[in-house]
Amino acid sequence: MTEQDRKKKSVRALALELLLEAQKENRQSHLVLRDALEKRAWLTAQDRAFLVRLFEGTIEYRIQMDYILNQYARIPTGRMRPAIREILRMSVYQIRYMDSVPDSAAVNEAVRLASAKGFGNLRGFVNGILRSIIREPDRLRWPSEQDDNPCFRIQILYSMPEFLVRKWMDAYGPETAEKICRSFLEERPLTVRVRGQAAGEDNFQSRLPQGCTAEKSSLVPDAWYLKGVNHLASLPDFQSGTLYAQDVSSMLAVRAAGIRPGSRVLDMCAAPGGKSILAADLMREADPGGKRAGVVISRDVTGRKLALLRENRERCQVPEMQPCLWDATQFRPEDREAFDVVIADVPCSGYGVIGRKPDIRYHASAEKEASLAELQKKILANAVRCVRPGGTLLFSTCTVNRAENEDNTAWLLEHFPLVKKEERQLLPGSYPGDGFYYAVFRV
Ligand SMILES: C[S@@+](CC[C@H](N)C(=O)[O-])C[C@H]1O[C@@H](n2cnc3c(N)ncnc32)[C@H](O)[C@@H]1O
Repeated sequence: MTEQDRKKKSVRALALELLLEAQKENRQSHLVLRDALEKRAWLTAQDRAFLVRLFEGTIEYRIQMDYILNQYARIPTGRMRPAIREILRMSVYQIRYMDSVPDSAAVNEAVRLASAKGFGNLRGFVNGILRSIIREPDRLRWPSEQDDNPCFRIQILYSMPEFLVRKWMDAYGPETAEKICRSFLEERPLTVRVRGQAAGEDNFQSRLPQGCTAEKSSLVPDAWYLKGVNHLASLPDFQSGTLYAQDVSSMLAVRAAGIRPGSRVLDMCAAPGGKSILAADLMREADPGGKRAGVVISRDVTGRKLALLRENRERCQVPEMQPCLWDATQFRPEDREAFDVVIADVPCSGYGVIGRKPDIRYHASAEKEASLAELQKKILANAVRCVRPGGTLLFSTCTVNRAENEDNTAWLLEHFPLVKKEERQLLPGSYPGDGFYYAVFRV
């Protein structure tokens, strides 16, 4: 066994622990992974890449993995021991999607992991299922366009729960629903905004480590798509605040709010601060003489989020930004008509970012959506009251869900004297960015 094989062995064991941890209630997989990577800064770039791919891939493809396993195993995945089920899912993922892993290694490591977890008696079970998946591929029946309903086909091919596939089929038709689901599984670059003097550079790639590529976005000035960057926070340009990770959709939304030099901006749900920082940069850039300093009040509801806002304000050196702790569902009388622009980037179901946070798909439910829509209305009603007459309200979410997006806009127009200036639902798969919604209103 080579040194590299030995390392992959322990990385697989770590992946299994993280997969089990991510299934605990209230744990979000991207946070489980982030914490694990932070604690293990010593992992090599190669091991990090292997771990991230195996962990995220196993989560994204869970529905498809279970569909496959259930055609080969006598016990349905729903009734298996959690550790065995997870070992099988991650092994099928390696067999199907990781070309660098020989099938035999995937099987042997699965058997070893089962023993290590105290299930030595199930080694034959694990071995048998995985070997038949490899040796008898013809036993596997995929849903077909002729025989199966389109919703089921999309569910299995793109590993998406029925609830979401139906929602998008009803809203946009089967073709677009398929495009949305497919896009979440595609490899996506990391989108960053390049700030300050470096923003004008045409060859940003020359500032990146070897092996990384940078492509300029045609949608927004200063946006670049990066590939091969494993650890953004280690780049000097990140540490100096020159780079801020932000999707183009967020940049489009803030730019649509018509922020001008000297504006008073309120960002009600601001952490980690991407929209506040862009709002401040836009004011500053349009005022090269620095005569009309504006202000961005950046609020969020928890101490942890406030700390994030402060950290990003420091790193990016944004003096206009004033982070503070406040619950956006509570109205402060002194805020009445006090702002030129109010940004309500409200908490939402996050369906637009499933490509980055794969387990969002498994937490989707009608009850959660209804309670989010209620919370959003409370925040939006307060947001309207904070805008001065003639000022602007920007309402946005990172989701693709009418109840939280278009329906809330309709509700705002019904209950307040607003003029809608722009409304966009950006669909994943139809442009190079996350699923995102924004609406701009004149008050
Ligand atoms: C979509 S994120 C905001 C992203 C941010 N605008 C940006 O561009 O970096 C939504 C934020 O709303 C915050 N939030 C949730 N409930 C809130 C409330 N009642 N009051 C204020 N902020 C809240 C969450 O903590 C979260 O940071």
